[in-house]
Amino acid sequence: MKDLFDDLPEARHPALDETPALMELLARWVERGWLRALDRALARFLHREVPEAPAPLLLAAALASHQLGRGHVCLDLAATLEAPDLALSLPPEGDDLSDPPPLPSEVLDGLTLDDWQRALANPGLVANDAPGSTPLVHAPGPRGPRLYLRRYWQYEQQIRQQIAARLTTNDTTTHSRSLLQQRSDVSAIGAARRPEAATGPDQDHNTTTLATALDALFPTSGDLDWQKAACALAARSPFAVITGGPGTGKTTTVVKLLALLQAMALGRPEPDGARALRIRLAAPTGKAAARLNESIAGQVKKLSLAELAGAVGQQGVDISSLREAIPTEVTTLHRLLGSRPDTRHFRHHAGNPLALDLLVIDEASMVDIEMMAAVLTALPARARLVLLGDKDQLASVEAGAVLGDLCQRAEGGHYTPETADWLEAATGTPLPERYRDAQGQPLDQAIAMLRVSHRFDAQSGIGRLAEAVNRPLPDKRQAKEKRRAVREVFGEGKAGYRDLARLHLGAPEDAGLDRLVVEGNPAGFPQRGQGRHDRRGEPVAPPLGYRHYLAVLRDRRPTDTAFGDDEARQPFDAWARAVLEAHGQFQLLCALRKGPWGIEGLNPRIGRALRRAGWLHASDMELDRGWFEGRPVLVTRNDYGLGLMNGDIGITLALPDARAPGKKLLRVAFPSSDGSGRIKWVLPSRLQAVETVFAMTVHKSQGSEFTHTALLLPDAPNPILTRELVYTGITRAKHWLTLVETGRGMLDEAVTREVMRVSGLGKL
Ligand SMILES: Nc1ncnc2c1ncn2[C@@H]1O[C@H](COP(=O)(O)OP(=O)(O)OP(=O)(O)O)[C@@H](O)[C@H]1O
Repeated sequence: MKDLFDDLPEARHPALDETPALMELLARWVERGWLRALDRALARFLHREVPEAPAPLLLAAALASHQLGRGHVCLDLAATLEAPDLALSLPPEGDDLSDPPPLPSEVLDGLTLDDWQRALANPGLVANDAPGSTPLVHAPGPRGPRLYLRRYWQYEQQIRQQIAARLTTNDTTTHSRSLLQQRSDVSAIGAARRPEAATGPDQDHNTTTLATALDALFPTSGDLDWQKAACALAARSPFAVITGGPGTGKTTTVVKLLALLQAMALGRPEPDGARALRIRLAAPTGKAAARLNESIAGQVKKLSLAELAGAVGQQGVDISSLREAIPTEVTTLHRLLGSRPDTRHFRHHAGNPLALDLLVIDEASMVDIEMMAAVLTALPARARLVLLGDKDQLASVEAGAVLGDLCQRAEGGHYTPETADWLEAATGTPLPERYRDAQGQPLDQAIAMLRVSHRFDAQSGIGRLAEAVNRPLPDKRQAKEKRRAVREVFGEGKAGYRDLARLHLGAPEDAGLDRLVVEGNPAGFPQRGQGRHDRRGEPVAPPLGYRHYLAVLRDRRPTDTAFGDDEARQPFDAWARAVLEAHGQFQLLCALRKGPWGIEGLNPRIGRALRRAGWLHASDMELDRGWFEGRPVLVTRNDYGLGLMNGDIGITLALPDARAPGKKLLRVAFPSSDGSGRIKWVLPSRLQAVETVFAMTVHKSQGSEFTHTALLLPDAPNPILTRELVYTGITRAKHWLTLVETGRGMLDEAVTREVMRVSGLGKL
């Protein structure tokens, strides 16, 4: 029987052969929310442009467009044929509505990769990996052919070209052998300064000065110091990436890099002439920019520059001019490029490049492919670019995980013998064999990974958990072992790690959730979170919940004074600063937006818990949709008119109404983004895109840190629940982490699922 049917030609789904059938299918997918209306619109547009375009081409276009909404810059054709149902946004627990449309696996069943590629051979609509004006581009990838929407193929090309051009122009690739010799001569006489530096050829001078300057910045130890190596590599190449987990010293390293490059620029001998580099620092969101602003300003102040200033140039450089030449102000990428309302084009582009010599971008994992292409095209050809970030964090919600793609090989180093020799010469320490690779790619030579966390020590459960969750899983057979390693972090030692708590909630009404969000559930931590000290021996206050900021709001409210002109605002500004600072002590994070365990269900639920505890005074309607004092809000879209950026957090406060004594006015207090400590007071009605943020999605939390972070996992499997999401959530915690579980096995499920990203940036 079976053999008989095997001989029959397979029946292809009509949507593969008839465009009307395909259009009907796409309409049904859109109706169910499996496909976006935008994706179907593209297929219809292409059909109108070229009516004879075959149905598999139109289907591929709709699927390629759909991938953009899920973070992938293109459609991997072979992978789609292998697992077709991953190409759509199918509901994770199945579609329980009646009469479901055919699944992609049913539709693509009769299609081979060759068939699909043949259908794409349509010069009116698809170009073969080449510039042109077709809306689609068919290009080879490491695992097989891909289909791009042209705009995204172009972004990828721009990024590749700009980075590749910088990778071919290393300042100091040669001369490492002579420098190695010099290094041993110098250490023999114990001198920090090399007299031959100013007299040798330019390259020798640069490399020798670099080595001396590096010694001045990094106290020597016997072992390889990855921060020193990262600083050296980034000084060597016009394009560099410094990646590392939380607290591994990315900011510390980049501050030293800026000092080093600036000192070398200021100490440059005639006839080049000394000129300070024009340096700009930027981050993808206002929140991330503000955080870097704060930490960089502190680090620049602490930097000891005397030895460095003496190490460069024959005369050395003036310390205060050097310190002044290290910038501390961090801007957002949108501001840097000059965004204009109602257009995706920026003021700065290839025809009007940025006026700078060095650009540093922090939290680069959050930069999507479109923004990265815009930055690179606006960068002058001679300007350096340094990307900082954690390659393992969730990527941007938009398409393209540029940092993750560039850092695919960072773990292994893959430094060529030439780079290894040069690094040894520059840092004075040999590179261990396991990081060397004679086949290393040019991109590998520009990437450094920091590997030691200075925030978390061996006693830190947060650090251990982050590490266990983040461990790559190249082979699914090791999944069991990985799950056990993650669970062990919670079980280790009788009392467990002192900074970790685990909370199980049976239902959203569970009183355990009230205890967590109001008080921070200190009883969930060993010794109720008492008596802890950080790495420097400073006491760590026990974990808090939202009651803390609401208590500051109530207790420190200015009295006997009206809110008026600038001077009269100062007590209110101080109050708002204290409330905002207190608010950063605790944050509940969750994976989802919808459902009882998503932000939409949790925000009103938490509002009611705080009201029950007497900390909020708001009606049900206000909690659900309105404004009330104490409401924390998250800005979800840049608003240039108000000077607010996506990711900014403000708190709603009630101010005395100067015109009507006894009455109150609601205003939302935001910290100003210029680091001045001033407060922006905004009328609630002017805020067009904000949401309550008692619960925040992990995606939105990137670039932020909270003293106590509670990470809530949903109660059912969901494709969004991945290792990257859990890792990103965990690493938002500075001192305390509560893991909230609402179903069984979700942590196990999450840590063994990885985000799949498809792009062509991995190899350069
Ligand atoms: N080599 C080091 N020795 C001792 N402490 C260090 C070292 N490097 C960094 N630190 C300290 O560790 C902390 C974290 O450093 P830093 O802020 O540079 O890390 P980061 O990787 O930028 O962190 P984040 O993940 O917050 O962006 C800081 O307090 C810093 O002073």
